[in-house]
Amino acid sequence: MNNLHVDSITKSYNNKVVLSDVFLFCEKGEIKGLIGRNGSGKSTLLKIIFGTEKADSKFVKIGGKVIKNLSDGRNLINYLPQDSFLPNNISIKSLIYLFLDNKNRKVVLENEYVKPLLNKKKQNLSGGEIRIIEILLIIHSKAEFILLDEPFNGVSPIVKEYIVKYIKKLKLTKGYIITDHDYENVINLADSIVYLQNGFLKQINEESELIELGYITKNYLQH
Ligand SMILES: Nc1ncnc2c1ncn2[C@@H]1O[C@H](COP(=O)(O)OP(=O)(O)OP(=O)(O)O)[C@@H](O)[C@H]1O
Repeated sequence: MNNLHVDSITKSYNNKVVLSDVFLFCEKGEIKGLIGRNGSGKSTLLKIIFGTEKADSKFVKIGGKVIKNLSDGRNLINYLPQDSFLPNNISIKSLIYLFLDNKNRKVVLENEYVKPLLNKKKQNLSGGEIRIIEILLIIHSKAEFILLDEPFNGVSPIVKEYIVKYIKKLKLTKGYIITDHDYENVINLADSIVYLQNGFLKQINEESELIELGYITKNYLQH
């Protein structure tokens, strides 16, 4: 299954159009950055692709398989939601056993950030600690296409750098769509960038286009 093909996505909430005939393509080994202002519809788009949000119309295909709902995409596509999905009252070690197969379990259990947290439960972890565990669980799931919704939220700079390197190292085996307001890290990570505005996706070729689109100011680019 070498590519994720997303087409004809439309979605309105209470007569307000959020997504209007959106097309998106991602190949295995590719990292696509999805950016846009608050409320532009990035999370809605990812949830529709994954299957947890209903669209007014949609076409999602992975390789030759059309994905009509969550269960069609099982083991093919996975989604890191903006809000934490880990349950309380279960140790991190048990969660790793629950979520991952043998091979991937081993890698995550041995991870330097995870190891000290194995016997803790979610309610005893910091926001950033929870986030890195969630990212690793999703990245190491069986899915071939990974949708990451604000993975860097609440994560300290050194861990962000670690995540960027980690995903780059693993990127050949999967395709990624990543959205985050830490756009510098998204740009650093992504092979190509798309910008969501007024329901439409636009391919970004130069960072300066983001000034014209009103996403950043000139000052921001001079940092
Ligand atoms: N369940 C819902 N009911 C009604 N409106 C919704 C619902 N979910 C999202 N919206 C609206 O749809 C628009 C897109 O929301 P979405 O969360 O997809 O944006 P986003 O680009 O991910 O925003 P942010 O960057 O702030 O996380 C917003 O105007 C939001 O208010």
